[in-house]
Amino acid sequence: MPEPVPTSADTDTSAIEVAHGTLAEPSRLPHVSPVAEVRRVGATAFQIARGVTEFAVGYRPSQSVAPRAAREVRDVFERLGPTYVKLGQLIASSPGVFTPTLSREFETLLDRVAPAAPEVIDAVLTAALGASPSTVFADFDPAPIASASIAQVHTATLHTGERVVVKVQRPGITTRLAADVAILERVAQLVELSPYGRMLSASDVVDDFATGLAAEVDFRNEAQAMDDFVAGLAGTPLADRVRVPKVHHEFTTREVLTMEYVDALRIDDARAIRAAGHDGTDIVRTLLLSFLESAFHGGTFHGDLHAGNVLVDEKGRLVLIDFGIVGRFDPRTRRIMRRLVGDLFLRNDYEAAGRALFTLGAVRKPGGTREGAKDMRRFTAPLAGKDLGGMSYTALGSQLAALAKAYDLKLPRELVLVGKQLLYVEKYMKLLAPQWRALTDKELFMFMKNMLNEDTPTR
Ligand SMILES: Nc1ncnc2c1ncn2[C@@H]1O[C@H](COP(=O)(O)OP(=O)(O)OP(=O)(O)O)[C@@H](O)[C@H]1O
Repeated sequence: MPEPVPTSADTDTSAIEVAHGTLAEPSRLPHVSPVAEVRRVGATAFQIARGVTEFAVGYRPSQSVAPRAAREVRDVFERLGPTYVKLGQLIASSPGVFTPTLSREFETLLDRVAPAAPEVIDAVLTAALGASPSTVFADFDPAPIASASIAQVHTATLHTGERVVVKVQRPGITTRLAADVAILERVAQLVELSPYGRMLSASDVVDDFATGLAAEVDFRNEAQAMDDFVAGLAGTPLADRVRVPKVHHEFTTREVLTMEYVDALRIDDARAIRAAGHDGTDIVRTLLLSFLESAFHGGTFHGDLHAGNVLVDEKGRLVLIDFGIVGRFDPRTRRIMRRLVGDLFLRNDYEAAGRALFTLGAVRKPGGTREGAKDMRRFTAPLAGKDLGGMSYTALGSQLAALAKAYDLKLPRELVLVGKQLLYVEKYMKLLAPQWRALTDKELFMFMKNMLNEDTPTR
């Protein structure tokens, strides 16, 4: 969450703001009749549905109308506020589903609003922690270091002298999100009237999205995810190379998350990282290994590795923050996933890989096993002999989308999340370790081998 920059969402006085009225001062908003409100919400919903569907069905970026229309759709999302901004970001990070024009435009969606008044934050903290921040903390800075739509982040000092950050939710945010999600469900039904809407499983997307949001607004989930992630890496050589701020559970509730303050550089600040004398390859290798380890062994992995959440501390250790979005694989799925990776990349057994995908419940329209294996081979062929740094995960994403269409694949949310994180890793690899030959990297090779050897296929 970067520095607060006022956006249209701050000043917008749309019917939605009036309806839920939790982010803006109600006294500053004009009165809007319920009928006008319903009409406006309906019209906006229709606009979103039409815009997104049109893009999904095939405006090509070369068509001159596409960039302008994409901008308009993005503006609508930004004006509508936090739920839609989050949804837009989800669209932006779903390679292959939407056109590059729309995805690129949505990448610029801003999730920043002016901070809430200090009295408001004081009241939330007092209600959550049972005493005012001036009592609970030795020192609490009322000026936030970051401010987004769901929460804002403050620094404080505990009575023990430890410096901490305190993430505080905006009051009423849960109600507002719930109301927005109810509208989105209607929009999804509208979108599904078209075959393309059905292909995108609009209702499922909204369901998954709503479940994710609900989990995100209970900070106890985030605290638990941080602990689970750390527990997953414990005992591996990565434990000392990856740092997650320590949670202070005694000052953590549904609305407040208190954790160790970490002073670190963003992973995309290549110049500063180099100037500090850190080894870019080491950092990217650690990120990739810890991601694979946490997803395929530990079971809880970070699901939002954007550059604001991946940092490098003064000792060159990787620091991960913001566990609001995580993925979890149960032990059975982890086993199948490890097998799938081995089938695809080590054994080149595409029929087995197809069966693994089927076991995962991803294939809704299975064809012959032979045909499937051929398609799978076509999918992985471009990877043969390439190093990870030279691969384009974006191209992979588009190919995967084509396969998904042919076999009516419904990739489990967790798998889609894995794909998105690999896109981030690709970005940092190109930035910090462009020369890295990942496939001949000894540590990565040993890691893969150990990971896949552990459960030699029983077939
Ligand atoms: N433990 C920490 N130590 C130092 N700074 C932190 C810490 N946690 C968060 N911050 C700062 O606060 C910002 C926002 O935190 P975080 O990403 O957890 O919030 P968020 O509301 O989930 O934001 P977003 O999802 O938009 O990234 C971070 O980008 C970072 O600058």
